[in-house]
Amino acid sequence: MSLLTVSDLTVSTADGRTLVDGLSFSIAKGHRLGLIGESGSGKSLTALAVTGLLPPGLRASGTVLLDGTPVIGANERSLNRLRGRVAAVVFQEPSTALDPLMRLGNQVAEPLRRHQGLRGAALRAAVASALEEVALPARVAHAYPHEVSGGQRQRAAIAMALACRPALLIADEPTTALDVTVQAEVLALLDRLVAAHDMALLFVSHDLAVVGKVTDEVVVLSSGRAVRTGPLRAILADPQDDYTAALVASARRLDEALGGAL
Ligand SMILES: Nc1ncnc2c1ncn2[C@@H]1O[C@H](COP(=O)(O)OP(=O)(O)OP(=O)(O)O)[C@@H](O)[C@H]1O
Repeated sequence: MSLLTVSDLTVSTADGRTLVDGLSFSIAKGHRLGLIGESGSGKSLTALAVTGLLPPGLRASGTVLLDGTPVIGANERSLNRLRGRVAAVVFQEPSTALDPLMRLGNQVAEPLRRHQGLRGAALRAAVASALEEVALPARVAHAYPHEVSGGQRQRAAIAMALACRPALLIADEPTTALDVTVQAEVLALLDRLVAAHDMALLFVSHDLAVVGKVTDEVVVLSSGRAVRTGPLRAILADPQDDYTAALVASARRLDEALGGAL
C-alpha cells in the first residue's frame, strides 16, 4: 500500500480560482518523489494540502490518504496524530517552523514530549542525539534561533521534523533560502537521513538540478497541473513539452556552472 496517495487533488480559492488542478500521484514506503515547477505552479500548496495545512480561505477537494487515513476534511485531532509521526514538513524558511522566543533544544524537545511522551533525562538524551544527528553542536540547544546561522536554523528545523521518525518527509525548497555553500551540505544531510531511516520523501523544488540530487522520479507541475510524471532521466533525455524543456535547459545551465553532471 502507498504511504501517500493523492488523487484528483484540487485547491481553489473562495472566489472560485483553481490553483491546483486535478493532481494525482503516490509515494510508496521508502520511496522518493520530486515535485518540480516554476514559481506559482502550485508546489507549496500541494505540500500544504497533503498535510492539511492549507491557509484559511483555500479549499481542497479530491483524495489525500496518508498511511491510509484521509486528510481532506479530517479534524485537527486526527491531523495532529498524523503530523510528525506519519508525515513531517521542512519548509524553505526555517523560521516558519521555529519559535523565535524559545531555545532550540526546547523546540526539538516539543515533538518528542508530545508524540513519544519522553520526559526528564530520557528527553534530554533524545534531544542531544537529534541535534547530533543533524551535526549541530550540543551548545545549540541553549541558543535562540536568531543566535545561530541560517544553515544551523534549518538543521534544527530538520531535527524537529525528524524527531519522531516520520515515515514521510516533505521538504519544500529546504535549501533555497540558504547560502550557496551551505545548500549542498544541507541537501546531503537530508539525503543521508532519509536513506538511514528508510523514510519516504516528497521533495519540492523549482530547480531540477537540486531535485536530481535526491530523487529519480518526478512530477512536473505547470499552472497547478501535472504536465509530466516519470523518471528524471527520461525527462532530461526527452523533455517533450516547451515548459519542461525550459526547466531542463535552466537546470543544465546552473549544473554546468556548478560543475555538476546532469
Ligand atoms: N492563500 C492564497 N490565496 C490565494 N492564492 C494563493 C494563496 N497561496 C498561494 N496562492 C496562489 O496559488 C498559486 C500557487 O502557489 P504556490 O505557493 O503553491 O506556488 P509554488 O509553485 O510553490 O511557487 P513558489 O516556489 O514561488 O512558492 C500562485 O499563483 C499563488 O499566487
